[in-house]
Amino acid sequence: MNNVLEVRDLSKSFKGVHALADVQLDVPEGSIVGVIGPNGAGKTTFFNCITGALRPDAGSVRLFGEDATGLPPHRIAHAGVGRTFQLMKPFGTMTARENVIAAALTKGGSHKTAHKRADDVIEATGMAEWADAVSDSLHTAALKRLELARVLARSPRLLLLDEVLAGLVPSERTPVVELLADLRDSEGLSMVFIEHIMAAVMRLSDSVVVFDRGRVIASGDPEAVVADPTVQEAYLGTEIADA
Ligand SMILES: Nc1ncnc2c1ncn2[C@@H]1O[C@H](COP(=O)(O)OP(=O)(O)OP(=O)(O)O)[C@@H](O)[C@H]1O
Repeated sequence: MNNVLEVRDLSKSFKGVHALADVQLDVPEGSIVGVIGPNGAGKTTFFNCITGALRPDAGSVRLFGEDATGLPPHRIAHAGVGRTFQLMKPFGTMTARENVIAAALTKGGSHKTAHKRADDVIEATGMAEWADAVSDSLHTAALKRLELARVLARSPRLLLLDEVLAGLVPSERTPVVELLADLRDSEGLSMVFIEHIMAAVMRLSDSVVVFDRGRVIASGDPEAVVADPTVQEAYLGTEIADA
């Protein structure tokens, strides 16, 4: 199986703080990798170095078989990487549908194609009921779906998801988790997702990688990783109680 993402020896420091140190990661095509770790472990910095928001100090990032180290964000997006943010910023005065269409248009192609893609994504993400509501009027669970829909509208090959479940109550999480599983199973979409909700990590992940103080302290089979005493000590002992 081809890897859509290969990270080698990735490092990034901020004024002496090693936010990332010699990080390695392979993401096989069509797989979901869960990223866990305590606050400040380097997870967001890791995403930022992949998406071009930050330039790594050392190491390499290969996307879809090509070197992508240090490329600017628009080149990474154009290559087929979609990213959601914890802080969602749709155009507030536009409807959800208009936001999705605007995202689809950035992909290029005709208006007709963009509208069709937006319709498909709205359907797939379960937004149809409120797609014509003004985005400013939407509650958190709807905004999360809209954020996902805007990213999917650009037809990415690799999705980077930053705590898409944060702020959702358990009954709102399940449909999002199942939607992500379906995107992998039916469209073969590859994903890396940062998540604190362990039930979702275990449901979705083909493999899990654990960050602690900028380093990967464990990775591989989800069951084996959560049973690892090092992981229990660094992270899970406290987090499972919160999940
Ligand atoms: N722009 C920045 N300038 C200075 N320090 C930074 C910057 N971004 C991150 N850091 C530091 O790098 C370390 C890793 O932060 P990062 O945000 O990547 O962790 P995280 O695992 O995503 O945490 P969280 O779960 O809280 O989002 C932290 O010590 C953080 O304070």
